[in-house]
Amino acid sequence: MAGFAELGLEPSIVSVVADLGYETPTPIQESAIPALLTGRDVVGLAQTGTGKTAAFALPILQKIDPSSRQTQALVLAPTRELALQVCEAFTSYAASTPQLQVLPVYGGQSYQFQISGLKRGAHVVVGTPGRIIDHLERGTLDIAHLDVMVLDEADEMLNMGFAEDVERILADTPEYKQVALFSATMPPAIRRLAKKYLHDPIDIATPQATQSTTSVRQRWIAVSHHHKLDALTRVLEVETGDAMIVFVRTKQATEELAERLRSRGYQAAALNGDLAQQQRERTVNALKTGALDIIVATDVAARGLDVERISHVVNYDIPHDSEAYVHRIGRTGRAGRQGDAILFVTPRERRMLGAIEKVSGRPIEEMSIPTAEEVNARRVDKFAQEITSNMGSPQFHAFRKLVEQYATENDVEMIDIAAALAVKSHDGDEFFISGDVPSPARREPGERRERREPRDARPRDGRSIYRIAVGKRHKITPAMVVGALANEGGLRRSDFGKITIGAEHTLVELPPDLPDEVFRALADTRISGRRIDLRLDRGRPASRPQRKSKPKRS
Ligand SMILES: Nc1ncnc2c1ncn2[C@@H]1O[C@H](COP(=O)(O)OP(=O)(O)OP(=O)(O)O)[C@@H](O)[C@H]1O
Ligand SMILES: [Mg+2]
Repeated sequence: MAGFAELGLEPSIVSVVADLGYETPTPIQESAIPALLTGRDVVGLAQTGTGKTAAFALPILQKIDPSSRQTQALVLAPTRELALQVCEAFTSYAASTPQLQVLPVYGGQSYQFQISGLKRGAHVVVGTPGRIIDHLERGTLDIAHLDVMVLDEADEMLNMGFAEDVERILADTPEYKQVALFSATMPPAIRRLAKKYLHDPIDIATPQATQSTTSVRQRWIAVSHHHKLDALTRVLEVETGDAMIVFVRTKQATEELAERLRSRGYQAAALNGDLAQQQRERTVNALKTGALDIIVATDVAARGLDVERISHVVNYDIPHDSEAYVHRIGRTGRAGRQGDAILFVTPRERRMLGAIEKVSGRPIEEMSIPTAEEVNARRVDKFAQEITSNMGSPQFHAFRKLVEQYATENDVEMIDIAAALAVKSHDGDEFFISGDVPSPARREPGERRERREPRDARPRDGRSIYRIAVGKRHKITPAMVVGALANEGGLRRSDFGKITIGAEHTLVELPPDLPDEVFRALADTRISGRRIDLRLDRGRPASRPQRKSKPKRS
């Protein structure tokens, strides 16, 4: 296998990566580094956690002229956390060239700080599309002399509706620059973008590139919507690992679930796009340092995030599409380490499992919700470990004397004292649990029909009409609307009234009494990869029907 030096990298860079502990280049690095060094445009596809960042960062760093103050490289990333992380990676790879300036530019951070950084001269700018555009419009960022532009997680930027923003940024760059796109997944839309903006690109796809990573053990659990929390707490009790990321569908669900986990004694916090940026960064840092063990996140954390401690990914809510699944579980099992992914599947999501398995490219084993017996056995193990580890405590001998004294004075056996202390150390909580979480019954053929009848009987009048916008130039069909919404909100086909597809938006008749939870889930729907804008057009409002029309720019 070739070393980094054989790829054409300079000795100073080779020694930096050696210091970071990189022994051999990963397959994507082996192919993309020489291609980028020769100036070619690149579409790079490789599994999650296989070092795509260094694959573009190292050749870029080598080509930068630190004596010029121009911005020579621009990297776009879909989320703020990722922009920051990629920026940190660049900085660590640039250790041998301290005069080289790398600047993160993303929303939620003060403009002043960014502007003074840009004024001083940033050779590499790493940012999210929204904030980069703001700086272009204010005239505080000049990319007219750019040599290279990278779109990290290119497909996600299109999914998030950033296509126009990306094109707007590209329009400000010189014609003869190098462009590279990287991701672990490349749906067809990205091919079109590549065709339009890349000159004769080299397509690099490492073997099994778009599949889920080989180093993650994948399992799924059949669980009813009702029992997800119980199932999760049992999983938390029996799995051994370090840190965990739990993916849920909505921002509100991140808060609710994190709170529930905290009340059960776990160090858990929510991560979603509505939180203040400082809070978001604190949360990711706390996970890195071990101050937190569980992050409950929306898909804002699905892409790119590289936290070594994450040993488990739980898909508490099934992802929107198979690509999201591949990226979510890729938060563990990185850089050759092993990881575990567990997917919760409710009965009506069963058919999505097959689709996910197909794209993921690997079998997902079924596991059952841990039984009371399994949980109790783990508790007994942990109890034994606690005893052993506390025997090494510096206070052990002092307490031992006290216990001895108590035993003589009160004439009780040591074992009774030990048991009494164990009760105290568990706060008097019930140590053993009983009963099992019921697994959902698989739907019997006739059952669905019967349950449907009362709903079907409801009069059709009094429905509400919802307006859906999926972005112009995006063709949708009634079947796509029903498919996506039925899936997302758990609606039945019979819930849908008339569907009128228009040029600007689509009107859908739905029951007037959509519960809050269903509405929120619907509002998070994607139709063929694009987030929709859902709002009430006419009729009795479901609660909180208004929603911002565009995903928040970062
Ligand atoms: N050649 C190498 N040897 C060892 N470790 C490496 C090497 N290259 C990168 N790494 C480490 O591997 C981890 C994952 O790298 P990176 O975040 O670039 O993956 P990625 O391919 O971009 O994944 P994702 O698709 O999830 O964004 C990082 O912690 C990085 O430091
Ligand atoms: Mg990455």
